Amino acid sequence: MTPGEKRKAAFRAMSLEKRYPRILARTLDGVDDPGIIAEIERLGRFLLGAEPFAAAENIADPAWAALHAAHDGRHADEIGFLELEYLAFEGILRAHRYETRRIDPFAADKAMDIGAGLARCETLFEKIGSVPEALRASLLGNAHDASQLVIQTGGMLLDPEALALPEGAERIDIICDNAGEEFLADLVLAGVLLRAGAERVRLNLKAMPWFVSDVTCADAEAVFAVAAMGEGPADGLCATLLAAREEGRLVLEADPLWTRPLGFTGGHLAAALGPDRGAVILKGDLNYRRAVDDLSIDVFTPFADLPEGPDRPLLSLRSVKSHCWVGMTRAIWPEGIDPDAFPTDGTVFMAQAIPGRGRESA
Ligand SMILES: O=P(O)(O)OC[C@@]1(O)O[C@H](CO)[C@@H](O)[C@@H]1O
Repeated sequence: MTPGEKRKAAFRAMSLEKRYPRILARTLDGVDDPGIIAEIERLGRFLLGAEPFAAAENIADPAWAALHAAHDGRHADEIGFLELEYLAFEGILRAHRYETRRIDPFAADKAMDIGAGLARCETLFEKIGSVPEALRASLLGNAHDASQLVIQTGGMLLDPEALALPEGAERIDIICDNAGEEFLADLVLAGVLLRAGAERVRLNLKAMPWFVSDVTCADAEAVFAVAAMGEGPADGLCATLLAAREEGRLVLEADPLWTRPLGFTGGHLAAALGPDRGAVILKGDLNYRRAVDDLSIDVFTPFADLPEGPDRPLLSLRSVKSHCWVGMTRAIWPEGIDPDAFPTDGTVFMAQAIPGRGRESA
């Protein structure tokens, strides 16, 4: 095994033994429906290798149908980690009969005092004087992933110079990640960009609950509903966001790609973003993995040497919470950290510019 393969195997084993049982169990808090409990328990046995995967029938989405068909009858150890994770999260929604019940199984993990959070963001919005500072706040917000065993808010910030958007970027996409504190920080970023004159900011949300705490349209609308109660200053964050939404400068969208079992290479990302050629901010660890096809190789491999790359240039903002990390240089690599076995617990935060391959829509 190469060091990268070893790193991925260790992260996978830790996730399946420690994180996933906790994620599954939390979705059952307060649930007494025996059908849901039995299905979640069955999913748990599959993830731990005790039972094979049983494909569902009549899946409308071809990407999910293909994933189910490819792994029907297989045991977890015969399935790549990212695909296994996709099956786990789709399996949670299926077990909770999300399509008909429409109850978010992760709602408890996303619950927060939105009013208090927005009040803190108003202060932050007033204090932040530049786009790089707002990018930094958004990056630090990525700590708030409820699927983690421990949320690491303090840590090491590598390469602060990379906290920048391309010169003249006026149309900006933020591919959002977690709800709660991270989404609030993303709203501060959106507000700062709009205040600086951005022509359009698009917040890309999830069409369904995803990887525990990812922000869905319903989560975002709950924040906008509180913002509309009008407690902030007239030139403050809430007022800026609401006015921009009204004018069509702030757009909320949930393309299906964000919750399909596909990467951001090979034209998929280009299709989701459409013809717009603005700057794209990619939030979080899972999105990073999807942008580089979940490779686990030498961290110093240049992006240009990867077999695949995202269709568009991206500014990734994430705390490192997996085996996946490439495109580093020795000049910025932190002393004392083993590049073959770096921390995957979210203690390292960094911005990284990932070049695009210029692919058109698939
Ligand atoms: O995308 P986020 O919220 O920054 O992190 C997602 C995450 O917690 O879940 C994935 C599944 O194990 C990993 O990529 C990572 O550990």
